[in-house]
Amino acid sequence: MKIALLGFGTIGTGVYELINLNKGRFSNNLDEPVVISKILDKDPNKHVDPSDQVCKIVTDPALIMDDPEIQIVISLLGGMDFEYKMIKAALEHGKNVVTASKAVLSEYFDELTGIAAEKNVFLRYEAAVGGGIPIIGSLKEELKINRIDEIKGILNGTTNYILSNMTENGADFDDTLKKAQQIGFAEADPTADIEGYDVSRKLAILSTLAYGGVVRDEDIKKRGLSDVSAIDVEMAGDMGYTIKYLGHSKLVNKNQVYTTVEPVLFSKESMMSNVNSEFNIISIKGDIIGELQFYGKGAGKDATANAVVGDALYIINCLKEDREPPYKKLDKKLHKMGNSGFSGRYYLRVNIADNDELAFVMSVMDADKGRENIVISDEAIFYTTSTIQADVFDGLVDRIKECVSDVFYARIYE
Ligand SMILES: NC(=O)C1=CN([C@@H]2O[C@H](COP(=O)(O)OP(=O)(O)OC[C@H]3O[C@@H](n4cnc5c(N)ncnc54)[C@H](OP(=O)(O)O)[C@@H]3O)[C@@H](O)[C@H]2O)C=CC1
Ligand SMILES: N[C@@H](CC=O)C(=O)O
Repeated sequence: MKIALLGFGTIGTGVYELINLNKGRFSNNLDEPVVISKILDKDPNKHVDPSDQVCKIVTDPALIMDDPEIQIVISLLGGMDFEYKMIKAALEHGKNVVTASKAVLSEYFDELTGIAAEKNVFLRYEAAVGGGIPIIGSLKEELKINRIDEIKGILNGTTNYILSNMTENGADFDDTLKKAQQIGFAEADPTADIEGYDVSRKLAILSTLAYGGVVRDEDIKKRGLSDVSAIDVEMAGDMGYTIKYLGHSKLVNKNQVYTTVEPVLFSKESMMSNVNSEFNIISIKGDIIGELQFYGKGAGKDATANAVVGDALYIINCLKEDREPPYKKLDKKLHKMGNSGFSGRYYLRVNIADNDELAFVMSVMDADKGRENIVISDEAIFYTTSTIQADVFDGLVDRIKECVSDVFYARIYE
């Protein structure tokens, strides 16, 4: 069985190593060995294992698409446009595809699953959400008799690694982001991680599968994490909370989907607060099973490669047994309601330069008559609000930001 890899970066290398080191294990109950015969990368001089006499690095995708011996294409390129073109081309050439690209899947879910169905080939994407956590297979197979109406989770390893290090070691945001990039947790452009696109794309894929209709990244209300500072981590800690970055969606009245991606304060004792470093947690609520939680490494070479290779082996076994690719139409019409279905008390920090700014912030926050706590220091004003609907509070903060830019706020999860 010949496989081609597109992209020989962090995860591509992990997949190559995993398949090469485990040749015997993968081939035991297969009639032929599993080999990676071609790898597409920009750099033709990248090295494969010197003992590997089969695998070639190529820079021309046609050498993979037009090779009739290649039955599975594993796409691990990152980015959007080129990877979309490659996945589409591979499916159109009748190849089975495995990808970890939440960016491409969340944007082109219906088109790509449609082409896979038309060509009767497999399109698998377990690694696209939660790295090594087997959440996609669970949603598609194990939980299918449930009606799922809520998904929430810590879905990004990079930001969780940053927040954990800020909380536990007093680390600096930018330094820790650089470390996450060096380790290989972050996207090639880490804006996707810290501004919420990565979480939103993952939440879109999970919500699509769980609620039975397409939810896209652009349907999801998101706020980034880049405004968080050491003082916020400290203040949250003093109040008994830990800051986490949450993706949350819920289905109400059968077809209304509420979504949010935002920093949230969890009580220090909660399960969410104790998910640290690159680990992710995903909680699913089904009408039969109740709440289920999935926990594991959400980013990194080995965990992600494990999920990718698992998908490839699934396809290999199906091909061997002549099993058809399953195809479920996800065509329910869902109404995307933004974040108005979420509410709570908020922690708010606004840095102020002078008394005019202080007076302005106080005048805007006067709208919150029941606010609980205000602390004013030389540089900043800190609020704990009363319970407010998420979109209403966003509006108040937008007004504050017309005048003052250094602002951070997070919903207190109760
Ligand atoms: N890292 C992680 O923990 C996880 C990653 N993923 C997903 O897996 C995918 C791969 O991620 P990762 O391995 O970290 O990314 P990397 O950036 O480490 O690897 C991507 C590789 O593809 C190459 N590449 C990009 N564009 C082209 C092109 N046009 N032609 C040829 N080669 C190209 C890159 O080359 P160059 O470096 O020269 O640009 C690089 O070698 C992404 O979709 C990511 O979102 C999913 C789960 C976890
Ligand atoms: N950049 C992503 C990688 C895995 O999806 C993350 O940090 O979670």
